[in-house]
Amino acid sequence: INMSSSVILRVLAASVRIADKSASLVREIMSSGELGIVDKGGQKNLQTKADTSVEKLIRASLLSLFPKLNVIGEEDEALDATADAKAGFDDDVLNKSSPPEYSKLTEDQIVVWVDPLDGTAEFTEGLLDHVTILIGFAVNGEAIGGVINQPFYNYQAGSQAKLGRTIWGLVGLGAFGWNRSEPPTGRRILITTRSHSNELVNLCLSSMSPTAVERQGGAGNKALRVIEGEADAYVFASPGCKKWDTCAPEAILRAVGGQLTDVHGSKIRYDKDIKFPNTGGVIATYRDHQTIINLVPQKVRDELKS
Ligand SMILES: Nc1ncnc2c1ncn2[C@@H]1O[C@H](COP(=O)(O)O)[C@@H](O)[C@H]1OP(=O)(O)O
Ligand SMILES: [Mg+2]
Ligand SMILES: [Mg+2]
Ligand SMILES: [Mg+2]
Repeated sequence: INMSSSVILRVLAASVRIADKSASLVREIMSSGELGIVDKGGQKNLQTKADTSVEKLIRASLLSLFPKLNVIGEEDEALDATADAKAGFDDDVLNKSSPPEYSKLTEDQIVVWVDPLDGTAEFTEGLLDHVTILIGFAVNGEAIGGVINQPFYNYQAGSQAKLGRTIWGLVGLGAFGWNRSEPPTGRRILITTRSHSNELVNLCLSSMSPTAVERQGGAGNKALRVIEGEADAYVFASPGCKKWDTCAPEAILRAVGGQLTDVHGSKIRYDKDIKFPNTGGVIATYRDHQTIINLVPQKVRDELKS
């Protein structure tokens, strides 16, 4: 390991490898056929063996290397000393140089928001490309870096295709592992939830004169659809997403010049003591963010306070 790399780059390099190991674990659990589905209560709020075991793996691995990090995970799993913590560091990350504004960060200044499996409902239904593993880094309440691992990327592309991929990014440095096709002008494809819809979610979408509405699972997946140009905005007028759903996606969007905010266009905060739900909803774009924000109807603005 290159000890001359900044702490944030070493945390990021470790997280890329930890997410890779997590992805293998998710694929193993899927092939075992024993998902161990538990209903946590509420609207399509499920947990599987993959959610809990990946969170344990990520937490143990990160804390064994960086004991002073603040790690907050969706499944709130206790630290498991038996979890295998030796993941190593990704060289592509270590070979970059840190943006100067982050080069002196210390472990204790970094809050790590972990969604061990995003798109769990779709995972249980076999919509495997909607599933991601999200590791996001926040400093001073801002999402600055993250990893999105898509464990089943290419699962329908034939047996010779490499399964899974990793997208990582840091504000000021850029994001890596993605491919954009530029959408035609005049198109407005909105992408939104398929498992957590309600009247307000639909009212917001229909007020925006979309050319099409796509419904897919996962916050990580939908942010990737926007970054890659398959959709023009991710719009979710609901408090259902939590900080671990949006931290890594927001950081990667910001790293490529995009934005992820609440429906008012206000910044989402990721401080370690903040309440988990994104009560102001979520809107993400690659460009022309304000155009979409301006289309949010008053009823949505009134019902979703920041
Ligand atoms: N009402 C909700 N209850 C629980 N989780 C939600 C809810 N709405 C959104 N989420 C979380 O945000 C993600 C994005 O929402 P959606 O897929 O509906 O667009 C979901 O995959 C889920 O994350 P997770 O699967 O990690 O529990
Ligand atoms: Mg969940
Ligand atoms: Mg999630
Ligand atoms: Mg999750």
